[in-house]
Amino acid sequence: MAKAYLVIEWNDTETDAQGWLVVHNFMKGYTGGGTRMHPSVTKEEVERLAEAMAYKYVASDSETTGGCKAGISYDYKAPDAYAVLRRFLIAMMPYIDKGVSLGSDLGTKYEDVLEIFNEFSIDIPLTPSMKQDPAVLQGIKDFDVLMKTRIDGLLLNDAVTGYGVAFSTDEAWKYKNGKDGASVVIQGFGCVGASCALKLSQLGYKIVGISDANLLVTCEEGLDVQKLIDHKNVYGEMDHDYFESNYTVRSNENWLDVDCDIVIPCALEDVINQSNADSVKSSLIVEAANIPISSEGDEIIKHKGIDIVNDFVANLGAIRFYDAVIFGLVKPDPQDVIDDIEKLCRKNTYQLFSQAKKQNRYQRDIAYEIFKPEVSDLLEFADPSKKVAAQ
Ligand SMILES: NC(=O)c1ccc[n+]([C@@H]2O[C@H](COP(=O)([O-])OP(=O)(O)OC[C@H]3O[C@@H](n4cnc5c(N)ncnc54)[C@H](O)[C@@H]3O)[C@@H](O)[C@H]2O)c1
Repeated sequence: MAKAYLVIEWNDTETDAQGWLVVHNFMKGYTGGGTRMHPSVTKEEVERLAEAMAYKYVASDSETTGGCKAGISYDYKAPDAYAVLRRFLIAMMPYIDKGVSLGSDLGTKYEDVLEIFNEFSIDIPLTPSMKQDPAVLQGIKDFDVLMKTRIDGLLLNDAVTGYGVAFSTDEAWKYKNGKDGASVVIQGFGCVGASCALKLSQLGYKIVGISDANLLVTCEEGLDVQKLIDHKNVYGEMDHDYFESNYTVRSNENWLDVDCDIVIPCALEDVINQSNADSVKSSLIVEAANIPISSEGDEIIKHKGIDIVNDFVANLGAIRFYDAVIFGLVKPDPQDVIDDIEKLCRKNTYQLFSQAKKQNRYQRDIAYEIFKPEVSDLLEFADPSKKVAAQ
């Protein structure tokens, strides 16, 4: 892992929560990434996630944004979770106000992040020069409108990442000449897992297993994804009362034991690791979650010859949505946003798989070469008249 440009630690004054803001790199003074809240968050994890964001912006063809991440080690379901998030974001406000664009991530809601920004009259964090740019200001207005729109019944912002993952999956599966109606197991049924499952079922895939924080539900003939979405709660937990009689419920730890062609982790990091990587039965893993395979687990997956679409190639939908609308790369229309993400996810996935085949190498190793970010400092923003000679 390369060293991050900036690491800031926060200690809450009212609880034992700790948090970190890690900026892996800036691009023209701007950087973007989500804010995660989970009891297992560590500084090292936030550093790894920030680096993945930097790669993801390169994979998104971004010319405006570097990668950062924030993480708070705290229970996202605690009654004071919002208050903890608020104190953390307020502590980070001097950076946010200058162009550290934090959004939401696992365990936080984008509406909550925006509500806290609004207390400081910040709509979307921007650099000082972006704040003067009428095209960017129009892009923000368009983004605000699009955030309230829906596609297939889902809020557009909740669909963009999962749909992109589904398009990457489809591209990779077709590249592998996989059979029609392939079976898929998904871990996690939040924004990403649910929308990915929906789009894949629309594309003709059979979702045979889904796990959430409480359970694993399976069905060889395929689960009714729409019905599961209609009855899930805000934490992405499915409602047992609406399961069909031919569904089987097991412990969520058994998710890798289900026979399937494709596995898609859409929840936490390092969930495929030394202890369970050997039991992966599929020939393709698509990483919807960030860093869902530990480095030890990855060695096993690589050795088994399983193909992967790695995280920053598959799950860039949300950041492409943001970049493309705010910086005017796409018409502000929900279907145009999805089409743009589909094009990018398919292009990058095809590039990854064709290069891997040509060079007879593992997809992840290739991805880290193709999408390598540059880390530059912020000296270009200093006042040139105050040049300080090296001592
Ligand atoms: N939301 C986005 O646009 C986006 C973009 C890129 C990457 N990601 C990554 O995707 C992942 C999921 O994000 P999200 O926004 O869908 O989160 P979310 O909070 O909406 O949903 C998380 C899901 O994971 C489930 N879960 C938690 N612990 C679990 C366990 N032990 N076993 C099985 N399931 C478990 C929860 O029940 C829930 O269904 C995260 O790694 C996040 O960083 C999200």
